[in-house]
Amino acid sequence: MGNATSAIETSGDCHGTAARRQNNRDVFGAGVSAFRQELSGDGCPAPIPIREASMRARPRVVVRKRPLFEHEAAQDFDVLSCQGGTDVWGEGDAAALWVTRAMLAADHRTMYCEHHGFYADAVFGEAASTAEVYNAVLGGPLQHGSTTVLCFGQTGSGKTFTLAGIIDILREALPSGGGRWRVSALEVAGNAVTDLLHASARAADTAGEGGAEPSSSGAPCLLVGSAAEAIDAIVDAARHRSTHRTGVHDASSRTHAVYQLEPVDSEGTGRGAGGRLCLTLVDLAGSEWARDQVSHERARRKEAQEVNASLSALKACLAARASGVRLPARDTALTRLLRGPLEGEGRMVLIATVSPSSADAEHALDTLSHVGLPGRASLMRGEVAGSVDVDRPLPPSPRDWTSAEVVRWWLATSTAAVERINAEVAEAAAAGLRVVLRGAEWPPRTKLGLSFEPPGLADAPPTAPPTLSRVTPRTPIADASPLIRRGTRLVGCRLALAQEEGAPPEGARSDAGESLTAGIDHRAGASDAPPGRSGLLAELRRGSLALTRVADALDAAESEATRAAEAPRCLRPFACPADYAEEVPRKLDDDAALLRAWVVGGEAAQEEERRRIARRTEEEVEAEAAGRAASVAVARARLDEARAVLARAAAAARQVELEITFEPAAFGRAEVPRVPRHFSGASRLGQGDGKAFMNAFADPERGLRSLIVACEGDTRVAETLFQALCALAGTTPRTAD
Ligand SMILES: Nc1ncnc2c1ncn2[C@@H]1O[C@H](COP(=O)(O)OP(=O)(O)OP(=O)(O)O)[C@@H](O)[C@H]1O
Repeated sequence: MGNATSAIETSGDCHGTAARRQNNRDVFGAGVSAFRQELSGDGCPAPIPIREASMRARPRVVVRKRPLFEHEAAQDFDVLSCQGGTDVWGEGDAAALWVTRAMLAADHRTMYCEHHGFYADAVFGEAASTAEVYNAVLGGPLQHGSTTVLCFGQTGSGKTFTLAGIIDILREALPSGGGRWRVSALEVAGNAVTDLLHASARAADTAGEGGAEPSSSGAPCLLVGSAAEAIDAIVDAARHRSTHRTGVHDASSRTHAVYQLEPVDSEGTGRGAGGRLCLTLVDLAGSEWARDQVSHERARRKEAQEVNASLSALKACLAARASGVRLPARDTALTRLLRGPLEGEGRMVLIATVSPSSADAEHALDTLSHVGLPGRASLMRGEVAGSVDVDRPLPPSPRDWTSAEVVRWWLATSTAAVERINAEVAEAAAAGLRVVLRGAEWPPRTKLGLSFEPPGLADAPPTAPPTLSRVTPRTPIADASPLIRRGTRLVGCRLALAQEEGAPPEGARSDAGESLTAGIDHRAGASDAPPGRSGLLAELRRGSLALTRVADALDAAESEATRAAEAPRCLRPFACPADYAEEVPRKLDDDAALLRAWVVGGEAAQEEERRRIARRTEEEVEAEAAGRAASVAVARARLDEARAVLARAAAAARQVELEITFEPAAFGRAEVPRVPRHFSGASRLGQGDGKAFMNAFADPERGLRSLIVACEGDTRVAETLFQALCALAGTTPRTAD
């Protein structure tokens, strides 16, 4: 009933996969044709299971492949290949439907086809008519008892088309002789069940003739005079089913429909009290994937979740029936309605409808893996001729990149960065790398920011010089040379206390001791007795302490000198909140005293009081001025003292120099970071495209930090990638903290 004319809307990983398949449809199409030839030849690619008589009671599985629509054929290709026959109820060989997945290898260049075979009782190709499906499924057994036909599959794959065709054929096929029929039509949406018959105009008419009463299953039903009337009632009822436009289909059935019809005798009892004739036809709502729902509003998404939940419950029941465990039939309204057939009552046929489009291959795999007969063959085939054109220019905005393009950019940019870094490392390796850190220039409250590999973890003997495991970015030492990075080795350390006017800095001397001036150098020939790892680290720790101590002392002295220089200004009246707080209550007291004097002694008394207040204020002002002069003298003395302290601290800081020598080691060479799993296709979440890449790494705030993690802590490579990505994205990169 639906009309699948809307273009397929894709997003995220599916966009990349579908586009790649479309771009290379000739190559992949040839892969599918070659496989079909193999199927039609003598050598079967995989053994087909045999259906045995003992399995007679199990539900039969029929697969129907719909034709590729014209709009699909313009860009996609057919990935379904049928093998075997259409005998639904017989024994012997099963049939198979093969789904070909057009794939791209991890090198993002090599294309190959993966063929997955699913077994069924019968497989109908795109050329098969609904009449053929009907004959195979219902032609004979309809006469013999209760049969349930369930149509299952992706939205837009042909469930309603198949069931509507079957219902049409039944109009002719059912016995036309006079005899009453009981018919019911229910719509199931989530856990809500609606009677479609009584919602239809026809139902109102026929209710008068036949009357409405519950069927044997308890569902409201109609009694009608003939099979043709029963079919008409179902056709009318089906028109009242809810349909909506989905991402893949213009008139998708968003609910399940359960139609039931059975002949009854003159008392209205089902003729099959013993060998009951009853036909239940179920048109399930199409299963949707997230990509089919991208354009749905909230209500539609909720509806899709309910559909998927009830389908999962149905699949669980089918699986339970197959394995003989207890049915979870009470979970949803749908499974409660179908409890009888699910528990093994009568015959059951599952018609799985599948779309042949290359864009729907994964959907077909999903449908078939839920309904197929046990056993499945997966054939991994070799490469198909041709490979993805990696020399094609990348789209200008990373947002438009496919996952393969993300990988191309990542590999090219990080390889270039790594080659540049390693060239610099090689150049510096011979010369050694010496950094001098001066106390006078060292920022206060700053640590060295160097972490070392624990002994034994580094690829070197424990006695070897310590190896850097991490360098905190944006520290003076990280800024001193880009070559100081993970893997670099510490080979020398010397804390020099330059003697200024013969007076060593007090703090440094008391902490570090005289031996500091000797320094340590681990390089061969540079020291008589190599101090080893612990000696070097101890020396570095003492040097770091001396640096931070003098830098902090200098900073404190500078702050104190600044405060001291500003102190006299604080003595101005009312500048200080305490003064102000005192002034206001005093003024209130004075006003009260004036008023009291006027009440008690009249205007003369008040004038006398005013003069007293004025006198008192003058005395206070004089006292205050004297006090302020004294404070200024104190402040000046404090300022002189602070300046002296500052001069001493600055002299001390100038005397401290920490000289560190590094050796860029071979194993510290930069390496091309692995492409994050989400883009290489190795992630369970699927493949990410340019949009996901930008969200993860181009954010000015968090991007660099995420890249450092992705580059396994290699800050320099991460920074290069970050800057290049931000330039492409037109954002301003911010540095990591
Ligand atoms: N075997 C087929 N031959 C020709 N056309 C088909 C076939 N199967 C399906 N179609 C067409 O495909 C479109 C979608 O089919 P249909 O409405 O039956 O899908 P559906 O699986 O019921 O989808 P939904 O679950 O969304 O309701 C319709 O236009 C239908 O005519």
